[in-house]
Amino acid sequence: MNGSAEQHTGDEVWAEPLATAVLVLADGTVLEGFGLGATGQAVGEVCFNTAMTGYQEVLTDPSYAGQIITFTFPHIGNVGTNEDDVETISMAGASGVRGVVLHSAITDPSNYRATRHFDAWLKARGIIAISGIDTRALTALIRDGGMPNAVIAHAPNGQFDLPALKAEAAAWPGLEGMDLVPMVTSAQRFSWDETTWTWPDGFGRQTAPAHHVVAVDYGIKRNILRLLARAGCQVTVVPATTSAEEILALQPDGVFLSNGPGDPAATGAYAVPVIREIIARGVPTFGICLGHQMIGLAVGGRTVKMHQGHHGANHPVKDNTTGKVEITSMNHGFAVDRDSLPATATETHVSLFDGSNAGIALTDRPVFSVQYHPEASPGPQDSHYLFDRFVEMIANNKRAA
Ligand SMILES: NC(=O)CC[C@H](N)C(=O)O
Repeated sequence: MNGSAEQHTGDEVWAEPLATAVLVLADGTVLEGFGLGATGQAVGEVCFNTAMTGYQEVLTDPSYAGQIITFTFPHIGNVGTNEDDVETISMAGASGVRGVVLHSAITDPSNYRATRHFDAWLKARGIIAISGIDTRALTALIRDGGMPNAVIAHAPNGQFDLPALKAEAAAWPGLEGMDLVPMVTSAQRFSWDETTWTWPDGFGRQTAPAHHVVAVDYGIKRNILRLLARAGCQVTVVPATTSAEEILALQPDGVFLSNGPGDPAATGAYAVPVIREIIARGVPTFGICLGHQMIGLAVGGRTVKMHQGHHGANHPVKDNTTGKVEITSMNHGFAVDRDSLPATATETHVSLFDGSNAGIALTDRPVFSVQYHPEASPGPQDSHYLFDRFVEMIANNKRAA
């Protein structure tokens, strides 16, 4: 086959495309790629996320503060971005995500809901990204060695001070012991009545709430608030440092403890005494992710840093009370150590990936919590039932009073 194919002598000099971004790991490994989003540099812990969709929700989830996310799915950004899929409370609010690592270049947006190209969206939110990375190899490295600390840097002129970037990545202390909640919690109290999205009407409103729930915001996501409203609650969101007295003065029928970033043990320094008091008063309490971990701490348990954590939308979790396995959305790098739990805490859920704890319920108080983000679980058996269970717990408690 000669045809019109170009003839190569083998002596040509091929121009290397200019690397405009780097990911520098704490061990000195340098991965070169193409810069996207904001320019500059940021330091964080690299975790991999296995979700195939929902990148916009992932990147606006405040639980990811302090982390650089590498997506295992190669095509990220291809459906664009919109105004409806933001999870931070403030629409323009920073989630604290430090960077994004992509395999493929971003294509033009293909979804009818898209209002903005993903690259422009990243830039507007100040998030640094790099593409052209062998994300499969990076994921394998994380599976072998755990989640590394790293610096992500984007410079359009391709100039990087690699020794300085290596030193910065190596010097970063890591997420253990870090309280990042002050970065993402709401500054003031507000109420919430928006419910979940349905076609063709969009988001609804809760106009006839049956119960009043106080949600403590450690980095809460909009869709969790929508699910509380949908289940029949009037929701008052309060900042993370709100005292037990202030919460109780709002006369809640139930208290919700949100997801959030960082080390639960560090945040627990001020949050756990409040949670302990709420639980002791017998107020029905439901926690998700960071909220779950801090309920574990409040009853005397311990939390541990995980090797690679769970980040994605395909995590199997077994409900020990029914034997059913749910495919859940997870995002955590710490876990409750089941062996540290008191006899009054029953392990209700367990991860089928690594056997780590994924849920507890107290036997002597109306309290339960889960390690997963239920709103993304698909199908008719979706996890809205957790919010229905919370509301049922509240109703039972009212009847008993
Ligand atoms: N999703 C969350 O709330 C995360 C909880 C905690 N920051 C962790 O990494 O385990």
